[in-house]
Amino acid sequence: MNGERFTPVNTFEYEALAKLKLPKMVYDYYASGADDEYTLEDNIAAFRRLRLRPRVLVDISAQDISTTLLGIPSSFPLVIAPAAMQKMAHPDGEVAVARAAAKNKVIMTLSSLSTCSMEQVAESSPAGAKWFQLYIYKDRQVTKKLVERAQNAGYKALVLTVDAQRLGRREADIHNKFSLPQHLTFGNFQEEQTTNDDKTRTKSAQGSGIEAYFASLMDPSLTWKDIAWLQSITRLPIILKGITTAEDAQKAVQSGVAAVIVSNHGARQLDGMLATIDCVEEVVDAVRSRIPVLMDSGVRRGTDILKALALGAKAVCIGRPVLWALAVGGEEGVDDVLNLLRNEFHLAMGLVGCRSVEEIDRRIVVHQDVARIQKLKPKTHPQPLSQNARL
Ligand SMILES: Cc1cc2nc3c(=O)[nH]c(=O)nc-3n(C[C@H](O)[C@H](O)[C@H](O)COP(=O)(O)O)c2cc1C
Ligand SMILES: CCCCC(=O)C(=O)O
Repeated sequence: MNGERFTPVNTFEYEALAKLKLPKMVYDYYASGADDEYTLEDNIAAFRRLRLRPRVLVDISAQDISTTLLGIPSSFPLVIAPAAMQKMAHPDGEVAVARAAAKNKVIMTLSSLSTCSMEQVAESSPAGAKWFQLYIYKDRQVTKKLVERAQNAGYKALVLTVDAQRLGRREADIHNKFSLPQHLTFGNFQEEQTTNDDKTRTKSAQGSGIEAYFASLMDPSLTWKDIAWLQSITRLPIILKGITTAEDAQKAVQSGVAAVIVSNHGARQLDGMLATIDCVEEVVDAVRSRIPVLMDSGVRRGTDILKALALGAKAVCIGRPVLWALAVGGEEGVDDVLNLLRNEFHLAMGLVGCRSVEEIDRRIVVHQDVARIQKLKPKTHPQPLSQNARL
């Protein structure tokens, strides 16, 4: 249109642009959910079923949208979720994301399976706080080494992913025989890769190479006992990512972890689970304010962040929107998406009449179905006798 560049104004438009730009195999890997992708759809739809109840005539000329997460200041209640293999989106990969995160004063979580090394990412943006996402390897020495390196490189917490003892079944990856492109490597495993090229590059003659790679290295025998082991080898706070039930939330508190992230892994693991936003209240109620509860999966709008906080989350994490932004515009793209979401959240918070994140409470959100029932209620009541008598 008049040769003018199209500028995306929301995360959905970033996805549409990224889809045009990325190789099909890469887009499919980033976008996919497990099986029939019911939960993938519901992660977004569930936010839309929640509706807002604004309070008006509140002076919102001086809002404060900042928060603190495990002692770390954050410009707004958002954290970048760990996502593997970011150089497939842009040559700068995780370094670009880390720089944009630091600039925006939000925490970045680096995946164990990053394409830049954790040291490189740490050095690229020393001012930005970072967490390291951990997968537990069958070989505990490998895990231990990752933990030590993360600690030495200045990462502030370990995000232990507990919903991926095995990788979910993503059918597009099976069709595409997805593997890490030949020119890329896993940044945290440089040494291993020179000795065992094909396996670590995830090549597979049939099916998803990444699934085979994951199954060959990660430990499916993980239990609560391993949390104690992890605590014994690190002084970093441990955050459990992938808690969705009251039962597990209680166990998490008992195990002494620092926080939990309510997550269904962006619907990439177990199809048929509830949307994550529908699990938040259950987990928050079980935790009873003893540790912070974060959530991810399906957050695409400032209003989504507001809804999550209203249900008791301390912050949200975003996965795919960062990958789309990285694909479209590298560091600048990620910077823009973080700004978009911050501005949307600022506006939404103001329009419901909240001046600070502490003022966001359960009353500002209502489930759409409940709203409808409330509206219908008078009609379902029996009519007064005198009126019936006239019929
Ligand atoms: C392409 C991709 C790669 C991911 N890689 C990891 C990973 O390495 N470790 C992890 O714990 N979670 C991983 N996740 C899950 C995210 O951390 C997060 O839970 C999810 O993306 C949130 O949902 P959203 O994408 O709807 O925001 C990945 C997600 C995507 C989309
Ligand atoms: C082997 C890479 C796994 C990364 C991951 O967690 C995901 O794709 O969801």
